[in-house]
Amino acid sequence: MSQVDHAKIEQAVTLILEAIGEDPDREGLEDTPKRVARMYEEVFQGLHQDPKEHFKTVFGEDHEELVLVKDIPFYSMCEHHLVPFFGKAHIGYLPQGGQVTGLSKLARAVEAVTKRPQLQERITSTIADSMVATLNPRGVIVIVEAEHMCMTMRGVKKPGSMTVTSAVRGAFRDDAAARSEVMALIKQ
Ligand SMILES: Nc1nc2c(ncn2[C@@H]2O[C@H](COP(=O)(O)OP(=O)(O)OP(=O)(O)O)[C@@H](O)[C@H]2O)c(=O)[nH]1
Ligand SMILES: [Zn+2]
Repeated sequence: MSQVDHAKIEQAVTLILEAIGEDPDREGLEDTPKRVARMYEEVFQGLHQDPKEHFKTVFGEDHEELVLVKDIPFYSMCEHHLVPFFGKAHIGYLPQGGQVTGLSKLARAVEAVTKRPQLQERITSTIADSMVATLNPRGVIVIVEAEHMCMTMRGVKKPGSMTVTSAVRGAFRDDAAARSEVMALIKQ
């Protein structure tokens, strides 16, 4: 069963088209409400996922040094304007207790968190807090860099400006050298 109300989205899109002075019945727009409903189902599918679930896949391994998955691409939707913002997430953590999670699970958590109406800050802290809650790592650092379409195609119109956010938990908070190591690896 579909997780979004397609009929409601279709009605809303038809109303928006009428409201901007378009003819929703003209040939090119005929199927647009249906397409938008299918697109919203896809781009908001993270609303029905819990990022923490992904970190429950663990493997016994005595690796307690850095694990970093960088340059994870993502597309999200700004919750203020419902236009895209997109960029890359970098996630580093220090495992402890003899368990690591699957590498792809970091990227799956990014999908779960970004495929919703979002704020960049909340994406960043939710990923970090989900890892802390499920994996109990010694430290986590999440860095997200993104371009916001609401700042480029409209409003203040500053294409190329990048927003960078970080969330730091556990050992990375007090260890500037460990943070620098991650930053250097991300820049490489
Ligand atoms: N903190 C934060 N702000 C965001 C994010 N995405 C968009 N915004 C901002 O949300 C704010 C909304 O401001 P408002 O004044 O309510 O709306 P607006 O009149 O459309 O604002 P302008 O974009 O300045 O034209 C803007 O400053 C956006 O840049 C985000 O991920 N995090
Ligand atoms: Zn916006």
